[in-house]
Amino acid sequence: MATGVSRVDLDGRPIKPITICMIGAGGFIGSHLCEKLMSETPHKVLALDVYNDKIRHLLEPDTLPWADRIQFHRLNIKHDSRLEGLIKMSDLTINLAAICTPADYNTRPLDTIYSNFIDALPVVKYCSENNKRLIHFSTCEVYGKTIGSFLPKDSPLRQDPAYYILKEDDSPCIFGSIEKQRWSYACAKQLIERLIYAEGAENGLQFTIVRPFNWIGPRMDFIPGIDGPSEGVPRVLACFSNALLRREQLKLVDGGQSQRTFVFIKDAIEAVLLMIENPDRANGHIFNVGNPNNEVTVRQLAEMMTEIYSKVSAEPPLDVPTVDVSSKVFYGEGYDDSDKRIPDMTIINRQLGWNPKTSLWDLLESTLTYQHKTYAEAIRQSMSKSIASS
Ligand SMILES: NC(=O)c1ccc[n+]([C@@H]2O[C@H](COP(=O)([O-])OP(=O)(O)OC[C@H]3O[C@@H](n4cnc5c(N)ncnc54)[C@H](O)[C@@H]3O)[C@@H](O)[C@H]2O)c1
Ligand SMILES: O=C(O)[C@H]1O[C@H](OP(=O)(O)OP(=O)(O)OC[C@H]2O[C@@H](n3ccc(=O)[nH]c3=O)[C@H](O)[C@@H]2O)[C@H](O)[C@@H](O)[C@@H]1O
Repeated sequence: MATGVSRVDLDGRPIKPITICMIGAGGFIGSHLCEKLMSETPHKVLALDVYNDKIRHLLEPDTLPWADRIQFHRLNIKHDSRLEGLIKMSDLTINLAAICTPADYNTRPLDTIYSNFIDALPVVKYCSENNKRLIHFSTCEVYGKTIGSFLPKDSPLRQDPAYYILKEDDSPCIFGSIEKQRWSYACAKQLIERLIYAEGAENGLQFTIVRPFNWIGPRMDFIPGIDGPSEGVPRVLACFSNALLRREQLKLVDGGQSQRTFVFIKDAIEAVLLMIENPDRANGHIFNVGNPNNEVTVRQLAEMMTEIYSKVSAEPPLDVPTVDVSSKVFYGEGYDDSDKRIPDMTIINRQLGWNPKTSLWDLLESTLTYQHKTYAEAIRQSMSKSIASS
């Protein structure tokens, strides 16, 4: 812990310890952010969530060096009168709470919209009324589809970055029709972004909006049947990890042609820490946080993960490691997809000097090593139990 050392911000000023109200601290991003704040800074965290499994190693035992700097509050922000008091006690609120797995967007659109818009409203209101700074987690999904995706397949303009690079202050938000309920999440996130922006413009709310571009790493989501529901569908990293651990084929939705850029969670957390500790540079801004150099199609991701997992587990891959599946079968009616997601990095470079470091190969190698160590034995046991009982 660096409490004894004088830490300075990007402008050379000493960083004063602050109290952070972190909502959704028990999730994937929250757990990594809490770890970083405990091990490398003197800041205090009021960690709010309905679950704490992913941060239990930071909460117990109470002899941990940071024990007096992290407090867990088990609460649901939908209905808990403690929320305003906890925001008032803090210098900064970070809101991570959300339903954010695509399998829910078209099957539980009401929960998705309530979670990403309605439930966030009191957080914004309490920050604005009490003059507290807010860092709100939005998503790269607010960009929706690229302009280029509407051009004819053979148009040379598809190669022109102007038609696909996603810029915070320039790119439009392009969603599908209302029946394509996939966009319920993106639309709710867009409206809360607009509300926060308006609170800044009309009432002086000090805010930063983060648009993560596929942050991945250890502790992301769950492995169905092990630490999550057997029928649950997590995000792609956990879906593919689950299949590799069980020696099943990786399912490629609509042929796996969509493209994504993946960034290592540890790189992304560095960017969030810069936002926390440099409010003058971060306030009033919306930041893309991603790695434009790590672009692959989902099919290429599956091939890479198969190769790396074989190395990590010392087991040969299946003869046919992937299988195509339609989005209707995999996600149900109303699914749609973002075709391509490359973040423009101008604003985050200019304001915070941040750049991601980890290649896709390296981040998958370290993540799959973690998945194998954490889950391989539990999966082996659960599979042998189900064979014995059949
Ligand atoms: N991981 C990514 O790459 C990514 C990408 C884009 C956007 N985001 C956004 O970042 C945020 C965090 O994402 P994550 O990947 O850590 O997701 P996550 O699901 O792992 O974490 C969200 C946490 O919020 C908690 N939560 C949800 N509703 C709550 C409520 N009503 N009261 C209290 N706690 C509640 C959940 O229990 C969970 O622990 C989300 O807002 C998400 O939309 C993440
Ligand atoms: O992480 C992000 O930046 C954002 O994007 C994600 O959306 P998406 O990338 O579509 O979600 P994934 O589940 O990670 O899927 C990525 C791609 O893989 C495909 N996929 C997923 C799972 C699977 O088993 N097979 C498969 O081909 C999906 O159809 C999609 O094209 C989620 O919406 C959010 O967590 C977040 O806002």
